[in-house]
Amino acid sequence: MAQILDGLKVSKEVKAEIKEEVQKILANKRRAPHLVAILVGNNGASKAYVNSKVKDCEEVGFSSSLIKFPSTVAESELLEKIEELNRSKDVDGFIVQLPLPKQIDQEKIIMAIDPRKDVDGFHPENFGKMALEMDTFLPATPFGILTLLERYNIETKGKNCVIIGRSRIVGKPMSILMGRKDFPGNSTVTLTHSYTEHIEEYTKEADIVITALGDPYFLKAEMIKEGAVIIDVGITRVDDDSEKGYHLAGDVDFDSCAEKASWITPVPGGVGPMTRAMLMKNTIIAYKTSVYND
Ligand SMILES: Nc1nc(=O)c2c([nH]1)NC[C@@H]1CN(c3ccc(C(=O)N[C@@H](CCC(=O)O)C(=O)O)cc3)C=[N+]21
Repeated sequence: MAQILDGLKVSKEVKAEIKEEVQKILANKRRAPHLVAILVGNNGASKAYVNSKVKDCEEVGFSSSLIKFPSTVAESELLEKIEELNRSKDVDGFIVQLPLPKQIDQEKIIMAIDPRKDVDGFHPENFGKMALEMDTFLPATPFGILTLLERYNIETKGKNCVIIGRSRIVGKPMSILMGRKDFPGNSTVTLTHSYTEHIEEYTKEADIVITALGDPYFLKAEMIKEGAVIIDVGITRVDDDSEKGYHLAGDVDFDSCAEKASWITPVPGGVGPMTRAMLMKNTIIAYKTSVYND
């Protein structure tokens, strides 16, 4: 029976450490770190995530601002706001919640963010630095997974790590990070995706499987090796008759996989809360390295 990689618990530890740092900052009569989130449109899940980021900021003692635009916003208006935040001396970091409406070129928006304030770690400059193992903001979800592996002391060196999904915010950066030269890296990485044939032939050989697909219950016990470490990044809202009207489903068939794995992340309470905690971590890193705070 697998042990749980408890993202909720570790996220609370990470946030408590950040809160302590903020208290020291305030004791030195400096302003608190400030995170800004931009939300475009009315998507239920996006609203929920952004609201939880504001809540996390309160919890660790950051200032936060939420800037909302209608889904019809012009790209130019969004770019103007980004320029303003880039210049603002009291904003340490900001994020533009994805996905964006179709009329907006996502790459153009990400490129406009000052890399020093890009606490999502999505800007190509930061992605490149990450790939070259230079100091930079790591994207929050991969950073959260690394932190979980680190805090539970999961051996990654020399292990076969299979990643499912090659998105720019999870699969692709994760594939780079698991192969890097320090802990928790040094894995032999296989990046699988929608064109991978016979995916189970890869997952069956994996010591570590990281799924980032958004396909509920995709990974079944028959597809994994005895003793594997299973990291479930998928969080899909599945409609049901409950009061909320939906429940959250991971990419992993948890009940069957938990009998075979050595370690496994739950959904909810696994990678999701870690993602949120690492955004706070990146924000305090931005604050500390900010040219305005030296
Ligand atoms: N610019 C940008 N940055 C992001 O980091 C970003 C984004 N856009 N767009 C959407 C994805 C998704 N994402 C999640 C964060 C936390 C949970 C989370 O806390 N999940 C809880 C459950 C929350 C619930 O009840 O819905 C859990 O897994 O326990 C999930 C998903 C960040 N994203």
